[in-house]
Amino acid sequence: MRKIIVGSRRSRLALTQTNQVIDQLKTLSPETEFEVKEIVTKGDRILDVTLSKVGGKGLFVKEIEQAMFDHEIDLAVHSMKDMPAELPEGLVIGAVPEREDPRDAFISKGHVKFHDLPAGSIIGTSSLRRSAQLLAVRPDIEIKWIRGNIDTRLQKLENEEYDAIILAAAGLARMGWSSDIVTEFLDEGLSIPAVGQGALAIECRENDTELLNLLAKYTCENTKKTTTAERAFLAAVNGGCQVPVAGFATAGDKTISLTALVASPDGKTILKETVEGHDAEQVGLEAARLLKERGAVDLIEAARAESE
Ligand SMILES: NCc1[nH]cc(CCC(=O)O)c1CC(=O)O
Repeated sequence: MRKIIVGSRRSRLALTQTNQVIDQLKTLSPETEFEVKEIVTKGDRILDVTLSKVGGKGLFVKEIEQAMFDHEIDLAVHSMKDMPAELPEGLVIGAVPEREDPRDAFISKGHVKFHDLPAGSIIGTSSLRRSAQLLAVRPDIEIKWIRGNIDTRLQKLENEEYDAIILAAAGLARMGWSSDIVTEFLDEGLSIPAVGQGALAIECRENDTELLNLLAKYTCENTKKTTTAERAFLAAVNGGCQVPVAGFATAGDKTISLTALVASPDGKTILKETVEGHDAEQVGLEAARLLKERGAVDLIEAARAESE
């Protein structure tokens, strides 16, 4: 097996998860050598505006994909939730490893629980999905945009006027931080996670058979099923990170259950459906169909227009 060049963003989280994946691939294929190549993406360079305004879809992914087409790198480890619903021609998700904790984590000054926050408290998030769901139950709180890597955001909670921030539990867990700093994990009733949250996508060239054979052994079938359902839903509603869309699936031996949500950014309208079925793709499409019947497309397009 040739040496595999692995592209990674330069953030601590990206490098940490890339190296964790490389370690696991090495145990599956001890004879294979890996080398990490750092790539600075547009999403990492532009930090002063909200994600939705920078142009959302694939912000963190595009430049890494170009490096793959150019054969500068062979493989990349992405957070599944940063992946656009559809991949460019010629690239595939070669493996989906076992999912980390999919939940959102609530981190507040003084460890005040979400429901105990005083009116007017300021929560930092740059996600329309998170802000819509939190405003739906607490219209008396204030949302303030926050950007930066997770370490930057934790620093901003300390040093700026935020009372709390929301981060993905998975990122914190991969950094080895969660147990001491998280005030509470938000359950599905409060915040349905982003499509793919907590999962990773290992991307490579479609015709790289040698690498694909190695990666095949690394896929977690359960995670693959659940993220397939979530991503089928996301693609069918034409969702992305500029719009308040959420989707989280679980899978048993035979059935997959997906809860999907589309909301207005102010949280005043929340459309939610749970669909169960045997086929991941179908479950995602059915959830999208039900939500579209209830006006999801208009909600999504309105949110998109507002953010552009
Ligand atoms: N929005 C950016 C992003 N993309 C992936 C993660 C880490 C968690 C994951 O793998 O889902 C984060 C940070 C966050 O939302 O707190």
